[in-house]
Amino acid sequence: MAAGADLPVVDLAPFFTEDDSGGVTRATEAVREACRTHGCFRAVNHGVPAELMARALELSAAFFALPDDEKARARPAEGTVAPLPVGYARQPAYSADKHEYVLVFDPKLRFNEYPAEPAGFREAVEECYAKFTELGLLVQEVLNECMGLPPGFLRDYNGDRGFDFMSAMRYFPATEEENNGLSAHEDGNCITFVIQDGVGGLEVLKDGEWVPAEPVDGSIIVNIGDVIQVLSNNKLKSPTHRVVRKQPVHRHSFAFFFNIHGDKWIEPLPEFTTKIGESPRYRGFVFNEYMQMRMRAKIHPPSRPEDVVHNNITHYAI
Ligand SMILES: O=C(O)CCC(=O)C(=O)O
Ligand SMILES: [Fe+2]
Repeated sequence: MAAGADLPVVDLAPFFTEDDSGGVTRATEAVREACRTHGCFRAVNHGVPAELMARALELSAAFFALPDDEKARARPAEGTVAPLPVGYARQPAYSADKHEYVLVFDPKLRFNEYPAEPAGFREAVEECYAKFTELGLLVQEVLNECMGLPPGFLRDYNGDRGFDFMSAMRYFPATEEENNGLSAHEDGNCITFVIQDGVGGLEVLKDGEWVPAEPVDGSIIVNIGDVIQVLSNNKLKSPTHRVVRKQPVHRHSFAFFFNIHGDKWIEPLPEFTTKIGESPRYRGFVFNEYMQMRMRAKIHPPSRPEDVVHNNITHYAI
């Protein structure tokens, strides 16, 4: 790991003030550069109150500290209509991923199943969800500008918030034998936001080195997902990242996935192909097909390493 390396920091404050004087242009340029070089950045002054994020992490820690049978009650009856099972779940013992989580969709959709305890958890989750949605819409506008797309293109193309979801996670302490928390992967969606407690462990691959995304109170790690990578024909990249577990503590984090509707057709946009005389690097696909493929790989992890690579976006690479 490169000594002292950290993720690029982008101050989003200019997007929240009327009095600009070039700040918006500079912040947009900083996002463009970060998404080109790292595929991610640390956002500060992003509009999500630090107090809210700290409270959500603390309350999730209180929930995960409950006995297993109480946690298991935060699980809906069979036959969920949500795109993914909501509520509490734990990665199966055979999985290389070592965490448990509570998954929620947009509270307005009424799919969610919340734990009864601790008091205030549901409210904190719902407040965070609303704030992350606002931030997702803002970062999407910024990416639209970074990508040189017609004004409002991404907003119209990705106007349905029904597939966004958020996961509150607790990673188990590392053992003597191994410390994998979440295996190296790229996010399949559009934009991800991660907040974490003080334990740390999130790492981003940059030029073959794992760069730790150190915990910094109040900041949010913003990741570009595969959809943006494909639309931009690799101009913006979806970074490989992983979570390493520590000893002897649990680690808590939230990830918010600003997604796209499952029926959407995803392919490199003309701005990055025909209009500039470049060949598309991906064939088109329906987003749901990609999500299903990733889900199958998670539930039934491939036994041969050569199959693993085809469960990510390289499956569609030309
Ligand atoms: O827990 C984290 O820090 C990251 C989670 C993540 O990368 C994911 O859920 O895709
Ligand atoms: Fe991820």
